[in-house]
Amino acid sequence: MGEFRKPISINEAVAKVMNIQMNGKTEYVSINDSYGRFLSEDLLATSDVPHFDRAPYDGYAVRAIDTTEASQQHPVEFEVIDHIGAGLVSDKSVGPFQAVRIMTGAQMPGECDCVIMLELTSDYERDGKAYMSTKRVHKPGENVSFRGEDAKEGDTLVSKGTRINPGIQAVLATFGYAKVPVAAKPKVGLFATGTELLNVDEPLQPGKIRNSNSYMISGQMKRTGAEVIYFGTLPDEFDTCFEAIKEAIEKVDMLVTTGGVSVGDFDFLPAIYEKLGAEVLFNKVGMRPGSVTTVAHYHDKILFGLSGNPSACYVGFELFARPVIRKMLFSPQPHLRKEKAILDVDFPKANPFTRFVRSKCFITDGKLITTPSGLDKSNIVMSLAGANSLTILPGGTRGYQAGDEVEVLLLEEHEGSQWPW
Ligand SMILES: Nc1nc2c(c(=O)[nH]1)N[C@H]1C(S)=C(S)[C@@H](COP(=O)(O)OP(=O)(O)OC[C@H]3O[C@@H](n4cnc5c(N)ncnc54)[C@H](O)[C@@H]3O)O[C@H]1N2
Ligand code: MOO
Ligand SMILES: [Mg+2]
Repeated sequence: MGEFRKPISINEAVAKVMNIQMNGKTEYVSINDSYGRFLSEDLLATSDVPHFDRAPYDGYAVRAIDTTEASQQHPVEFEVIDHIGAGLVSDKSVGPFQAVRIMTGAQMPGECDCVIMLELTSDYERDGKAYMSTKRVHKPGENVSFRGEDAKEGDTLVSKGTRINPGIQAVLATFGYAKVPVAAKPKVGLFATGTELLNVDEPLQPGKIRNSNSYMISGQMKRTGAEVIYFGTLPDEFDTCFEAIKEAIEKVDMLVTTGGVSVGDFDFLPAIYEKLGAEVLFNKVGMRPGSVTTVAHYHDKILFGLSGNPSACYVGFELFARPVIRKMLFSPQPHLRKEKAILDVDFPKANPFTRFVRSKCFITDGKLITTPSGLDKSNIVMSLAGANSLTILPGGTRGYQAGDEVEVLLLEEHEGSQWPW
């Protein structure tokens, strides 16, 4: 009789992987290269922003008190004593019934407490002097963008572990972060195993297939935020695989392999883990696809033995490798984001194991709807192309009907979840 593997629950499997201590490191990158990276420290405001009171409109800076008597019948006149644009500071002292013509972004003269928009004034010259008048009463503070109204020095602006988006890049620049403290990308090694594997540029041959997992997993690693160190393909030969894997481990934080992990005669990963002396955390999980996913702990590294079947490989990566990578990127929510959705079609297949159906989620009338993105078999590649989510169908039921509320894991969402299990 062949080997029997006892499946553990998904919850337990994820916990075992996440319990392994894997620490992130900080590195500094130029703000230009910070997009898509993860902050390794809370970002603090290095000054008030704006750091001076400024005009939010093109107009005239005056003392609001001087407009008290203004009305439609009795405009109040101001002598215009200076004219400044953004970047300039007036050195004039503004007295009663005097004004500075000021453009958006320019610093408010110290004595002024409001800006009257150009559209609400009349301007003219008399005896070689510039004047303007207003027919309205203006309040102190009207049309002033005050120092610190955007952020106060010392405020926490963005928290550690946040993925840097264009808005955060604007914040970084505003506060002078030319170099940004980000999490170093975890180095994740990758081998695809299988004597049947052809390179992408090779013509098809009898019994052989093109290696698609390497490209898929590389993309998943990059989407997660890792640095991919691709070591190539390996034939199903024990010694070749053992030596290559042993050597590669030293160069990475974790190592992903695809294929050779089940109970077949040429599935050598289990024996390789044994010979290495790695501690196997589990070799069977109560899920479909990806039930054969095997994870081992070796020194301070994690070895992810993902299935060779493309869909199983994909799901195994997202459930187990993704959160470890995100943890090393300081994310407080390292798992895939989980949401509730309405199932669009019947899914009558019964299964003892929880199923992760490659799905397309979309929003209709404000509701999240999910529908399978293709055939639900673990050797299928096509369903992956259209998948933006995995629909979770817990096992032990007689199947699901259209209209049922289910949970989905969103693949393209960077926010993540804390602990979705
Ligand atoms: N007797 C049993 N047989 C199998 C079991 C089982 O429990 N008992 N589990 C099945 C399940 S479930 C899966 S999933 C697969 C897992 O197999 P392996 O992880 O050992 O992967 P391989 O056998 O190497 O390959 C499986 C399949 O995937 C193709 N493959 C492999 N690498 C790639 C690649 N880089 N790109 C594209 N496709 C790849 C390979 O040609 C095979 O068709 O085991 C079942 N069997
Ligand atoms: O690991 Mo397999 O993918 O469960 O079908
Ligand atoms: Mg196999």
